[in-house]
Amino acid sequence: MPAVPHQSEFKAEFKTGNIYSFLADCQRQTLDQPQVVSLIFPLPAIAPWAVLQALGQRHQRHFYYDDVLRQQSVVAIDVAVEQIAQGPDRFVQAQRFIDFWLSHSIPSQPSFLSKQPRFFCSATFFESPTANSQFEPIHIFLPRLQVVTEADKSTAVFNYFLDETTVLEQIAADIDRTLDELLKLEKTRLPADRSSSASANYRIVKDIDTFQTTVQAILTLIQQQLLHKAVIADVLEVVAATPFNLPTSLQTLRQKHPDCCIFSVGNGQGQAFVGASPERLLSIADGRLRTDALAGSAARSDDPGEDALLAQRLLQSKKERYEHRLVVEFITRQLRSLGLIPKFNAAPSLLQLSQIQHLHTPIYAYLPSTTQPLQILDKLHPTPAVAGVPREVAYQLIRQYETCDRELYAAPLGWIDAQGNSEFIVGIRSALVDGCWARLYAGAGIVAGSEPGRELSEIRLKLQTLLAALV
Ligand SMILES: C=C(O[C@@H]1C=C(C(=O)O)C=C[C@H]1O)C(=O)O
Repeated sequence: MPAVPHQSEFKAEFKTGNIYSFLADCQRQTLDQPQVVSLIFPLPAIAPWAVLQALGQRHQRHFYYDDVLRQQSVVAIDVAVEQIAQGPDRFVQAQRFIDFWLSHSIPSQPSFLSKQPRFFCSATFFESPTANSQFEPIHIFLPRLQVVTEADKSTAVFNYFLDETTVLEQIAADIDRTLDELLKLEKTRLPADRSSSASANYRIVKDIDTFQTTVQAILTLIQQQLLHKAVIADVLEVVAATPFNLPTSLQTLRQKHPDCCIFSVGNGQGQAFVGASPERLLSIADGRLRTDALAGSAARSDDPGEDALLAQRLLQSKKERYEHRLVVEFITRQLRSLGLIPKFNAAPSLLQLSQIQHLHTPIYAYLPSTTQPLQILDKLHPTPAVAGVPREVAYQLIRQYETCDRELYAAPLGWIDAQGNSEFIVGIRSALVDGCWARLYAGAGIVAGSEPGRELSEIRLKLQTLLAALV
């Protein structure tokens, strides 16, 4: 069993060389079976972007997930064990990976259960890669370092692959160095308000061009009753004068979108997928599931009267309500197919974000212990909030009309722990960032009654909001 030091004893424990002797004990347990060992250290609260700033490296994977409202963040850096999969059973393969490593991990102390290692997972919108994909159809990993921050405290978890050949001195030195860095961070905070990360001096290298024509083409197909809904996206590409500073962008996104989940997924090759998503695909805590139907949008106004009018119109709009209902119907049907009993309100409520508002229906269900998070994700992704109805027709149209590969846009990203607790959001309001270059994505649901000009305004609004946080 690991000797997990309490915070007051932290440094003393660490210096006594307990880590090395604990690792040596673990190595003896590995026998002929490779194992993963996790070491857990309580720390003073550290801002997640500061961890990424200090310890993140371009050539290492990272995963950043900052749930601002709940005051819960997690940063994962580098890989202990990982799996890549593709095809129709990609989620099943990812679940097998989790099951395998859970049965090959040396347990930590029960009092730290809730802070145990998490598996981090990102999937692309489509199940197969294209020629230029920068991200794998599914990537799941147990990180070498995970730092969870909740309210006023942080916890560092180190995970290592261990077999009889592992050099323990290297691991002990790695932990020593990393903890030193983490302890320094508590004092070195980034400036509270930095409104831009890259130079505000940027140029647009690809603007939205064919969007209105595409919407018109989709509307014709809807009139011909070939489909009910398709969500079509377009992109804006910019080149800034200086490289984007990811930690600063994440901090700015947090300030501007306190009601969203701020995320970044680094592929270990220099590209990162970042954003501020309002859409929770799956949240499982203590056997209870919550998922969000989020579809139907209106702008917001600085004028309170005008803002209330926009909200009222959104709530009463037949077209927006229909667009939303398709999502609720899909999600509840999929949950029922898993034997779950979804609970939700008959009428949607409003989710009001800083620049945009949406129709919103939170959907709840109790989960039997046999239902696994990735099984649910497999059933839910993609919902008609980001794809369409029927799904196959929407897929065809997305492939035919969208000008860029979606990659991680509109796809699930999140984490799962050993108890089956899990958080996944849909990667919308997002951008692919690579040095000075960024591609920003935004989409809108097209149904009967959609107007090309209004849909264009909606995606422009989404893109502008994101751009303002990035540059
Ligand atoms: C597809 C996006 O957002 C989705 C589309 C919405 C709509 O069309 O009303 C609203 C919320 C999201 O489900 C996006 O922001 O890119």
